Amino acid sequence: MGGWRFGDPNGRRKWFSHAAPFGGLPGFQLAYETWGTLNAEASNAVLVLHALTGDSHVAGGVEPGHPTPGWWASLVGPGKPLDGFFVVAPNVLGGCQGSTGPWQYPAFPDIAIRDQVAAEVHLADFLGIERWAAVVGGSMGGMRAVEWAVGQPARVDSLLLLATTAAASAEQIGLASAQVHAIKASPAEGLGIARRIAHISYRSEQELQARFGRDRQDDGRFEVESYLDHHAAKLTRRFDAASYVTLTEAMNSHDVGRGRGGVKAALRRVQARALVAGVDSDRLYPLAQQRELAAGIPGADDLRVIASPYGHDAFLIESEQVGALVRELVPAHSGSR
Ligand SMILES: CC(=O)SCCNC(=O)CCNC(=O)[C@H](O)C(C)(C)COP(=O)(O)OP(=O)(O)OC[C@H]1O[C@@H](n2cnc3c(N)ncnc32)[C@H](O)[C@@H]1OP(=O)(O)O
Ligand SMILES: N[C@@H](CCO)C(=O)O
Repeated sequence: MGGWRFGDPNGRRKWFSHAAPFGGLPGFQLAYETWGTLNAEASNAVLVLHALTGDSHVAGGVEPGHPTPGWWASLVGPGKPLDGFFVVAPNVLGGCQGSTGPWQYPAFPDIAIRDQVAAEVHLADFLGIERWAAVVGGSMGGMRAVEWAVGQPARVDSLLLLATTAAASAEQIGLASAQVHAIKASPAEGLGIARRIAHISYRSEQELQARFGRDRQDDGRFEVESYLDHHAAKLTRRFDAASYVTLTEAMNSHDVGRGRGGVKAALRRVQARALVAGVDSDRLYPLAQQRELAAGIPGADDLRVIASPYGHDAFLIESEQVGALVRELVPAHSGSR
């Protein structure tokens, strides 16, 4: 099956199809990419879960003919922290980079993070992976990672949660709902406006001040305004507005404790060894949220703090610090070599 109009830029997507009804859908497909080889015991599989506007393309630039750089290329490839593992990265259900989403069904049902994970459970079954050596995710990917560990505790051996939360906070929901309103008010302009609002929250006040200050460009725009215009235009070229709404609303509904006696009781279900890390300058997913995760997961080490001026986006940018966490979580695997 093919992807959507953004295509398959690297020509390496695979598709898993689930033909039975699923949560208001007649069925679904998930696009995914893999790296490495699953060993005979199926004990070296790592699930990498992308954030809001990410996709299945974790690694790039390591194979000829693949033009798009991967968003976590520092983790996958020879000599990198996940070398020797079988890495699986699906595009999220509801997304627009090959998986079933509102681009395909205009009357797409509301979905929650739990539905997205339920779809990924079907993918794991299809791939013959009973247990993940590790599940790794940041931001929205971290929401799915913690949902995996709570909902499928026997299937997750280790867990890396980055810049994420057990439940969306009032401020996160508030910022996100303003973005959804912008898109609904103006489908043509709204995605760019949403990205501008979101991108401010992804960076730190100090970084924006140091980079742009009050400077203006020759065209009269503030430098920071031009920077946000650039990110708005870039996202509008590569993302679908309806998917953005679907995924944002899924994040807003995220509460790992819902129907499970609250967050603390839910986190106690986790059997995985866990590392939880946040970014010291993250104003969108503040450290208190990761502290709650680290304190509540029985097998979690002390909270790790990524030192960075870049705010929330540091989990995508600070590759050395993130790589060190991954190496600590899953020491080199020799099973597939
Ligand atoms: C390639 C893909 O498709 S990846 C798809 C999946 N992507 C993801 O999962 C992550 C989504 N991406 C992101 O979240 C962000 O882009 C990040 C975190 C990767 C960006 O991080 P950084 O490297 O810090 O980039 P930064 O925010 O500084 O932006 C740099 C861009 O702003 C532009 N820029 C900087 N200042 C200005 C300005 N004053 N006016 C206009 N543009 C500006 C730069 O030219 C650069 O442009 P480019 O990205 O087109 O090359
Ligand atoms: N920059 C990230 C932020 C969300 O965590 C993205 O676009 O997915």
